[in-house]
Amino acid sequence: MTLLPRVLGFLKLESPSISANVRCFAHLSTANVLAKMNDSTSKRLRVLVDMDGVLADFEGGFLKKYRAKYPNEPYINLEDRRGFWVSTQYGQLRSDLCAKAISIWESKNFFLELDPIPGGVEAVKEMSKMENTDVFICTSPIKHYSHCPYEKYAWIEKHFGHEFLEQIILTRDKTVVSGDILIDDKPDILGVEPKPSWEHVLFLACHNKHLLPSAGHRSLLSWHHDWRGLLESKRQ
Ligand SMILES: Cc1cn([C@H]2C[C@H](O)[C@@H](COP(=O)(O)O)O2)c(=O)[nH]c1=O
Ligand SMILES: [Mg+2]
Repeated sequence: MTLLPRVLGFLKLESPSISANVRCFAHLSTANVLAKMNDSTSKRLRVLVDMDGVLADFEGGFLKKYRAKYPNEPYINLEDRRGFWVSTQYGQLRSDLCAKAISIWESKNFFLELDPIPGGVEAVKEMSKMENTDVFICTSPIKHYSHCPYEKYAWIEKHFGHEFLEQIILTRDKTVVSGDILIDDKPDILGVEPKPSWEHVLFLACHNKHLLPSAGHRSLLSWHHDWRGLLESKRQ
């Protein structure tokens, strides 16, 4: 508090526009004044990053465990995957395979043991250290909740560290979460909010790579492509 008059005086000398800005914040502490000024001079970006198919290799982990559990059953190679729902495509292959597929991700350790998607953990760590950037991992748990929600937390802790647990958003409806950008491999992200605040950037995956790019829909081909440019484009 004691520094506030000096900060105000300094800013008045330095810039009339800044000092006008500061007068609005006269009731705040010095630290709050500086934080608010920072907010008012540069755009803070909120990035939502999906987990399955974007940070954690759901499709690869599924196929490995499905083939180990059902070695004599037919399976779908990753190159032949079509459509977001693995269960739907396996059900089309043979109706009883839908339940067999579901049994894989309902099993203990399925989510925990997923391998990271190349470059994803490094990219998210880097973006979380960027100035004026808030990163959240926004992921939908399955309704069979015995293992999945716990294992999603444990996976984040294992790959990002304990402090990153603050950044997790578990929701079945991502449209109600506010953000500037959502990087997600699901082509249609629907929910109760018809106009979500975020721009959906489609992350390329085996199940969506055959889709034609829809008008105005941007995509990120991998974490080795220009995700930094994508973020910068949202600040302008
Ligand atoms: C392919 C597939 C996925 N699921 C589940 C698995 C995850 O919990 C969510 C997807 O989450 P995201 O945040 O959208 O990545 O869906 C499923 O239940 N059935 C499937 O076929
Ligand atoms: Mg996903």
